[in-house]
Amino acid sequence: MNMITTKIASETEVSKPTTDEAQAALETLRRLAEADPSSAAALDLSALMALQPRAQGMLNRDYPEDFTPDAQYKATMPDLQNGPESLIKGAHAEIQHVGISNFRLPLKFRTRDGEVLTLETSVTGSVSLEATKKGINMSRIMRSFYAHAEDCFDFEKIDAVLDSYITDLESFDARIQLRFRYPMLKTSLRSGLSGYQYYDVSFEMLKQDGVSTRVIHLDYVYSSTCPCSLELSEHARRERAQIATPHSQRSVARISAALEGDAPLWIEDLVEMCATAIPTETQVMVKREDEQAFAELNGANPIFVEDAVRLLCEALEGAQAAGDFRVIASHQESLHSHDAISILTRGETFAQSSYDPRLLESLIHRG
Ligand SMILES: Nc1nc2c(ncn2[C@@H]2O[C@H](COP(=O)(O)OP(=O)(O)OP(=O)(O)O)[C@@H](O)[C@H]2O)c(=O)[nH]1
Repeated sequence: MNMITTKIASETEVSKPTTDEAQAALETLRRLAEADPSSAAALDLSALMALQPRAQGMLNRDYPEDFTPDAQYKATMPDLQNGPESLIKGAHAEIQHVGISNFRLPLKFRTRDGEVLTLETSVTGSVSLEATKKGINMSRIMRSFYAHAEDCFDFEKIDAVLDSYITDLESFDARIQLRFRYPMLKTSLRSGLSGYQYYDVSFEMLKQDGVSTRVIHLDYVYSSTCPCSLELSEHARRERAQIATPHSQRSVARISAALEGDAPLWIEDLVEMCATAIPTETQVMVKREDEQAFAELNGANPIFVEDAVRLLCEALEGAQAAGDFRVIASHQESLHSHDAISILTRGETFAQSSYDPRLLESLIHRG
């Protein structure tokens, strides 16, 4: 065995071909491929391919299962995102947010009752980037997050992940938004049945210039009976014995509340706050007695879109844990072919003169 290896090695040394000879051999192969493609295809070129993967037209097309990059190989790999400032395209401007949007994984959340729920969560994580740096080490946004992924998620945990971002990505500011659907068991109005209501919730935390902002976003879905239409229907009944029904619609309020102080604001607290302000939440389990109750509940609580944001504003002003807030309501009209909307904000956090053109569309919930 050794003898053969030695012989091959010495022959290789002795008969080391010149570049011209190699070129001629390639030309021979090329001519064979043109003249007799099946004979060319029958040749085992794998050794040649492995030796010369970079030769034009001779790239290895088989996935190299056994290839493992070692440290020396990795050191040769291009690392553009950490390249010099001269590689920057466009303005050498600071970037406020650069990162990954919508990576999903199951995360644990603790309910107000202490139960732990594991929920599919969509994560958006970003950091700021200095004007002189080409790019971030993008994969660290996920890798740093995964280092915490087994723990229960609350704002304290998000704070810890943000610290990891700032350290691991050598950045100044960082932001995380977690989006998930939070289930709560709801009892029907009169039949005593119950079923799960799912709430679109988002926890958002930003660390900027050393200041932390924590925000909970919640979409609350309810029925809005038009007060004007209700009175017009009653008028038709009273004046002309004419049956008429007021229009009502599936409506959505998006509550965004910045947390203040150390008092906790549970998702359950926010939902209860909404239900107290606007009791006509859409129902999960409905028998006839529930449906009748819902009609009565709507009759007792007709609201315009202006009423909706003001009722929720009143509730949020009374919440100790909530600081700045924004309430957006969208009444997806059954009278009109368009929606009635309103936006009410308190404080600097949500003060805006311009809104995303698609913001209001995002308030439309599928059934
Ligand atoms: N910065 C940046 N990276 C991107 C983008 N799109 C894809 N990537 C890729 O994200 C990959 C992972 O980036 P890194 O975190 O720097 O990977 P790495 O250098 O192996 O990781 P470290 O060992 O942490 O340095 C790179 O291959 C990038 O090309 C982008 O728009 N910006």
